[in-house]
Amino acid sequence: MPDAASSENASRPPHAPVDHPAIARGRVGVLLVNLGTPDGTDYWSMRRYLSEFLSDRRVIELHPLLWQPILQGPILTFRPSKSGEAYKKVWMEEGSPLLVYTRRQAERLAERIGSENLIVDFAMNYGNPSIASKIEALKDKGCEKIAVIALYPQYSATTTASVYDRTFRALGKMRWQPAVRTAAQFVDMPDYINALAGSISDHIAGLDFVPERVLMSYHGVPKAYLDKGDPYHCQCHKTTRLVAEALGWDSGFAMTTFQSRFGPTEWLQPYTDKTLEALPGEGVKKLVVVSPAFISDCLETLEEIAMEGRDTFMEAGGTHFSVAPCLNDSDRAIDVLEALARRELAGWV
Ligand SMILES: C=CC1=C(C)c2cc3[nH]c(cc4nc(cc5[nH]c(cc1n2)c(C)c5CCC(=O)O)C(CCC(=O)O)=C4C)c(C)c3C=C
Ligand SMILES: [Fe+2]
Ligand SMILES: [Fe+2]
Repeated sequence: MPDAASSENASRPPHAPVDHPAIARGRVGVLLVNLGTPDGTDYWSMRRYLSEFLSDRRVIELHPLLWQPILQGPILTFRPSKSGEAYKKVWMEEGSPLLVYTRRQAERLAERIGSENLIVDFAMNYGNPSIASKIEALKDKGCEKIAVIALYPQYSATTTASVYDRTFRALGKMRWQPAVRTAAQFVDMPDYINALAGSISDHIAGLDFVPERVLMSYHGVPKAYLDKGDPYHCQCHKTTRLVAEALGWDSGFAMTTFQSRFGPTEWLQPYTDKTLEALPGEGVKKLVVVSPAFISDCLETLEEIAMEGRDTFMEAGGTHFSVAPCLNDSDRAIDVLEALARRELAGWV
């Protein structure tokens, strides 16, 4: 990520008196945005992050008068410590895995496509660095046009729409707004499907067992959101179908399940944890799990699937269990991001 000082592209217009503000202009920005993650695993960092995340009305649609007392009371009293313990198990030297991989993706994409006039950076929807701070920073560096790319292959109002809501909320506070493009989902972009298929196939080829099934486990959302029209469910099924077609798998070899249930209501089914518990009893003892809703490994893959999920499957009688890594900062990931960025930048650079 070039960190050119804004002054580099800033100058006083020719007509201007000496006290006229300098104006930075002529650049284009690409802002990669992922979900967000806590700054640390301690109680207050976790509480701040969970409070921001779970106060988002795209995520929890209950009216705030009903929801906030529950959130600020029991949930934010107990969940920060419990989730903090889970984060501690996966925390990397440089920080939370989601932040580390997203930062590396932005750095590597900048090496590929960045230039004096094309600046690549990243932000987080919840926590730091915020979308608003990065849009301001890009504008200060002279970006008059910014392509904002939510790093979710499948569209959901809870994720994709939330990123773009916050983008427009940030623009709403700016006197001189940059032009902004928001990227559509990339569920059926051949570059994404091929990258996913290639990485799964390489992972399986490197195993010392032959899996009897591949479980494609996606983060869930409440079933009510599907009923109200959220396309996420269909796009998850589409991902599984396209990967299975790309790899020539028999129908039924890849299964679609949904993980990370939150709260007492029904979420998208079948549930990943229940499936992991049931599969050995149905004769499936050798399993590979993939998480295609996540571009980067995070708590939900490294702890919930690779640790808790493994225990569930093995305790139920499984004999072989392996988790394919997310695309992270691999060459394949950067190929996908480059294709996405070029798609969104068409006509701008
Ligand atoms: C496809 C991506 C995601 C969807 C859809 C999604 C929906 C969703 N999530 C929650 C509640 C929580 N999710 C949490 C962590 C988390 N969620 C995603 C992605 C999606 N969420 C990621 C990448 C992560 C991990 C972030 C990281 O730092 O590694 C958490 C926090 C952890 C915990 O306390 O369990 C919560 C809470 C809801 C309610 C929801 C849809 C309504
Ligand atoms: Fe989530
Ligand atoms: Fe569907």
